[in-house]
Amino acid sequence: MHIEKEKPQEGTNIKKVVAIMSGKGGVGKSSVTSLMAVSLQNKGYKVGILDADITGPSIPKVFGIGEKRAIAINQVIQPVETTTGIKVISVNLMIDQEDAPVVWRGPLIGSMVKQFYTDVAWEELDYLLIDLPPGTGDVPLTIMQSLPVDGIVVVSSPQDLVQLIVKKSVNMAKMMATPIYGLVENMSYFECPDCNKKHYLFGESKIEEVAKDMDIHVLEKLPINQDFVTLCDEGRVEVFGKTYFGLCENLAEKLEERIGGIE
Ligand SMILES: Nc1ncnc2c1ncn2[C@@H]1O[C@H](COP(=O)(O)OP(=O)(O)OP(=O)(O)O)[C@@H](O)[C@H]1O
Repeated sequence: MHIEKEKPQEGTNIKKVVAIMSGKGGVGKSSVTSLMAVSLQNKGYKVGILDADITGPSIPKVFGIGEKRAIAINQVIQPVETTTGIKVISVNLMIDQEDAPVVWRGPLIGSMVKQFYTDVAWEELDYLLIDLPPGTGDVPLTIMQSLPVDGIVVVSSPQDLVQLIVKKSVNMAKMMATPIYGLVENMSYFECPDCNKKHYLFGESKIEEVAKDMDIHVLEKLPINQDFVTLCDEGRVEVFGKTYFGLCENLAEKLEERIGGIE
């Protein structure tokens, strides 16, 4: 079945659309999306984040922009910019109260997410990162069918069960014939600040095995990091990007390598 892909606003030029997916909630998908955005922005790219995790939107919070509002001018929604100029759109930037629950059914959420692509003044972007809702349900499916997603990054954490769930995400992407740029294993290990030894708290990672089995790349293994939690909680993920410059540079380089750099 061929579904026509949605088109962005006139005057908008998005070079790569990357969807970030996870088979289940709580693996740090939104945190990894933010870190990817910060890392690419640090490298000088123009980056936007479309927060499609409508019922659990956390992107505005980690950037400390939860109080700001996205306004519409002539029916075109203006994204909110973070301190370093990352453009963000999220349902949390549009509802009256940040903590109000969004109790909509799938089709309504799907059409809202489409509008986040078609009705937003994204203008010039090198990378638009879409933070998908967790799982392989209705909304991720709608997005992958109707938006021109160039490829997918799958985020997982090291537990056994997650490996099974990763396979679901990967299989869904394959069914949609959407390329998979690779897997990011989040909270992969803890590096002791005193002895620099890596401790695998959830057991030795099986990600290489899973990736090989599914014929996909391991993009990166990210550590458990206390500063990351604290700065995300404080809405200062961009400060993490500056403090852990090396980690972010590494992540950006791997993304560039897999997604393709932007001229
Ligand atoms: N590498 C990390 N080190 C330490 N804590 C982390 C790391 N990644 C994420 N976290 C923490 O884990 C929690 C869940 O992260 P996050 O909200 O990004 O998950 P998610 O997978 O997007 O969840 P959701 O199910 O809402 O989509 C947050 O408190 C976050 O700060």
